Amino acid sequence: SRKWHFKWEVGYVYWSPDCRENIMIGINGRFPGPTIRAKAGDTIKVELKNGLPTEGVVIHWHGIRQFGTPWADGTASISQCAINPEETFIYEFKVEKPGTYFYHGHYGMQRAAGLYGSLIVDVADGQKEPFDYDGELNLLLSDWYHQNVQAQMLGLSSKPFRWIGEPQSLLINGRGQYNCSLAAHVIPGSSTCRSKRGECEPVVLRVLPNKTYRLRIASTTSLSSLNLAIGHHKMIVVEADGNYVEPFTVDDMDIYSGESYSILITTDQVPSSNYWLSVGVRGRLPQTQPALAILNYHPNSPSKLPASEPPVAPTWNDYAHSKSFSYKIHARRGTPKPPTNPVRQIALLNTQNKIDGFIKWSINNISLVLPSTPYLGSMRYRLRNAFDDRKPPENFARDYDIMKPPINPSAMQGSNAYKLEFNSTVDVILQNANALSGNVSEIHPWHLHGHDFWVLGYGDGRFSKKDVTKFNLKNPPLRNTVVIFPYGWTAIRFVADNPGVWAFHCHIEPHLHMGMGVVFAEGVKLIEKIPKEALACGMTGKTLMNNHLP
Ligand SMILES: O=C1O[C@H]([C@@H](O)CO)C(O)=C1O
Repeated sequence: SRKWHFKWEVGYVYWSPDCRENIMIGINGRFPGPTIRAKAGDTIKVELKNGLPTEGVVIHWHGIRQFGTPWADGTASISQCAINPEETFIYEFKVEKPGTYFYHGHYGMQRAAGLYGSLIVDVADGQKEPFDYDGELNLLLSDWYHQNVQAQMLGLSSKPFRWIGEPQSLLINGRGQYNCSLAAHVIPGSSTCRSKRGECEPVVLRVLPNKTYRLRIASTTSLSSLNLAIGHHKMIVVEADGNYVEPFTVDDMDIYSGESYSILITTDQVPSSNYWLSVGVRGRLPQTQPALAILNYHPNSPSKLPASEPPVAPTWNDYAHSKSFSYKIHARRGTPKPPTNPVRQIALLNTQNKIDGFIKWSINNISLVLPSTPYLGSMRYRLRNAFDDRKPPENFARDYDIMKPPINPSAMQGSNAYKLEFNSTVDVILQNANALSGNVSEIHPWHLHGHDFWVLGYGDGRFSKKDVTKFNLKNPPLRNTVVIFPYGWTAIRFVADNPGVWAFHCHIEPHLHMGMGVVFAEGVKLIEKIPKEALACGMTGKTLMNNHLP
């Protein structure tokens, strides 16, 4: 195994991701950030300099377990203090498992400002992937707003509430085309849809006929749930969130923010043609054009327009279609099976509430606000009053009607954390419900830091004790992100075997900003060394100044 050493500087850049110039957060002057490519067992060291003049920054390595390095998880106020302007923080961690991952900002809404990139882990030397392919293509999907994230955050925390609305563009590898006909774009000579440095050039996927390609696809959208299809090509799903799945074939796939997949395609169609790859919006009434890329069969020119129209995403609210995709995902044979004896079941009710007139998302009536001292430090060094240390609720009211807007729409803001017994098996039931307005329940993709979990099952309506008997214990997929469908529940199981403090939250950026998350802590006593640079703020900062931390 080897050690990779990167020097990155985060900073604002002028960029035209969808042919409209904006300011974005880039790394080393570019958007999206550099792709990290390593092998399982390698160590990644990123010296991260904060070149944002007046705000802090952190980077989360999404899907990487951080076993033994919980301080490197890159969550502001949870695993570390935000890095101050002009300061450098060193992330160093192992990538244990091959798979398709990404990294992104995890402070405020910096992810939505463009702070993200791909992280791909190949099998270790001498190992083989359990499927064959001739070539590989990588697609990092995201969405883009023309309004800057400061304005977005202010609107979300204003009274009256100002919702961010739908994104202006969808991006593939950081490229989209706002109000541009792609045809105009592809045809040489058209200038309205071009940027100075080709920043919004459509993505061209160059392939040879009659080969098999692995497409790695990850979504780091701020809001949108996506559907991806390639004209005339079937897709075989083989990996989800860095775990192999039992291969299954589909014509199109859904992908939610925080998820990653690998699919295999065979370039067995008429070779004189090119084909569209299309990414459209699901789960919310779309007001955003689909993003397009060209599957370019050699030796055709990439400007040769495909003979058939781009595939159209299923109707946004065809949830039966989305469910049928999710329900097809099973662990590949040989995947570890879940332990059968959970010691604890935590039911988490997802509601939208008004708190003092501000619209928030709450989990069991608590809307998460992060403390000024990172939990990792305050818990490890047992500092008092660093956060609300009352036990958060394990359940919600028996008579809560998930089909109706909250009757008593009141909730509280809190920083409470769930303390999990080290090495214990925990079940979490995520329960969806009606939002503040009638007949609305949205999809929420939940992402767990520090662990993979088994997805034991989904159901419509309110979870009942009897549903436990329907759990899939035979081949549940291991993942780090899973959705709850409107008015439905999703059950997951994981082993709390990673000493640290870990966020579990809705991966929709504005929803997390509105409080939609919880904090889990386990084995904190076992954490050996936390770099002081991770804790030089809040109460751990004061204690450090007095030389009182061991
Ligand atoms: O959090 C959200 O707020 C709005 C709406 O519920 C209130 O305006 C919306 O669509 C969300 O997803």
